[in-house]
Amino acid sequence: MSSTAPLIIRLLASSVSVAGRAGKIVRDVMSRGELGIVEKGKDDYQTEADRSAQRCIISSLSSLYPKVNIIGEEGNPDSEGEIPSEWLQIEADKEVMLLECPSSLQGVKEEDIVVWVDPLDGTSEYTQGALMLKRDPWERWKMYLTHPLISIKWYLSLRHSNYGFLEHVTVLIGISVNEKPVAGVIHQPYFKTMVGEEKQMGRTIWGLQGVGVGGYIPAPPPDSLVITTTRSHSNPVVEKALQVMNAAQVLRVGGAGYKVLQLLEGKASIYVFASPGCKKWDTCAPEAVLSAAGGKLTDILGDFYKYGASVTHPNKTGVLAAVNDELHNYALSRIPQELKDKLSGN
Ligand SMILES: Nc1ncnc2c1ncn2[C@@H]1O[C@H](COP(=O)(O)O)[C@@H](OP(=O)(O)O)[C@H]1O
Ligand SMILES: [Mg+2]
Repeated sequence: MSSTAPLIIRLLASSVSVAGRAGKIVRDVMSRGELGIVEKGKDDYQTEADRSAQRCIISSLSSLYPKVNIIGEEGNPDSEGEIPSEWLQIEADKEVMLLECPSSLQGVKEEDIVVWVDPLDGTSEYTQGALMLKRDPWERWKMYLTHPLISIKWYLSLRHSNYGFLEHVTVLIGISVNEKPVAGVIHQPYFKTMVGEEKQMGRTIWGLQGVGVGGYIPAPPPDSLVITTTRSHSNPVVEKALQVMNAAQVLRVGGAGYKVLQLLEGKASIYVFASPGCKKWDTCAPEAVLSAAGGKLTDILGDFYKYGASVTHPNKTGVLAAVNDELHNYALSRIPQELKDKLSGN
C-alpha cells in the first residue's frame, strides 16, 4: 500500500477491502449451517457470523492502524485469541486509493479517528434467511425449534418465501473524525450481480465527505413519498411516527445499512425510526455514506449524533434520515412534539 496517500484515504481503502472479506465470512458461516445464535438482550441476537466477521475486521484494521480506536458491536475480540491467517486482510482497495483527499481531512492523525464496526447489520434477517435456505421441511422444522426469533405464524407463512431477507444484511464500517462521520462502507454480502456468465456475490458501497460515493448506481427519489422503517423492531410509537408522515408507501426492511441503501437507490426518500434500539455502529457508516451523497441522518429531534470514543452507544432518540435537506425538514416538521418529548425523556 502506498504510504504517501493521506491516512483517511488509506483507512477507507482498507475498510472497503476488509468489509468484502468479512462478507465472505458471513456467507461461509451460513453455508456451514451452524449459526451459533446467542441472545444478548431483548430482541438482540448474535451469531457466529457476527463474531467472526468482527474479529476479521478489527484484527485487520488494528494491525494496519494501531492507534485508531475501533469500537465494534460484539465487544472485544482480542479475548478470543489469534484469528485464522486467511482472515487478515491487509490489501487496500485500488480504486479508493486513487481518490483525492479533501483538504479538510488531509492532516487527520490516527489518534483523531474512531471507527465504528457493525460486522453484521440485520441479524434478524440473517437468521430468518438461514431458515429459508433449508429446503427439507424436516430440517426447517428442527431449525425452527431452536430458533428464538421466529413466531409460529411467520414460520407457517414460509411456504411462499424466497431468500429476499438475506439482501438486507450488511457489513458496516464507519470512520469518524472529531466525533463526525466522514467516511463509511456499506457492504452487502448477498447482493447478486452477473459478470458475463458468472454470478458474483456481494457489493461494496463507500462514501467520503467532500468527495462523494461509489459502488452503486445512484437514483433520484421516488415520485410519491415512500418511507422506509424497521421490519423487526416496531412498537406503537414507531407506528405513530409513520402515520403522521402521510406516506404513499411504507417499506419495512431490516438493518440501518439496508434502509439507507433504499434511500441511495431511489426506492424510498425518508427513513423514520422513532425508537431507541439502534446504536452508534448501526448509524455511523450509513450517516457517512448518505451525507456524502447529499442526504442527512439525525435523531428524531433533528440533532446529529456524535461518534467520539467516550459517547454512549445507544441512539436513544431514534433515527430520521432523508435523501436531501428538504425532505428531512418535511419529516422533522411532521413529528408531533409529544412524541419528541417522549423519546427525549421530557
Ligand atoms: N428494539 C431494539 N432492540 C435491539 N436492537 C435494536 C432494536 N431496534 C433496532 N435495533 C438494532 O438496530 C439495527 C437496525 O434495526 P432494524 O432492522 O429493526 O431497523 C439492528 O442491528 P443488528 O441487526 O446489527 O443487531 C438492530 O438490532
Ligand atoms: Mg446493526
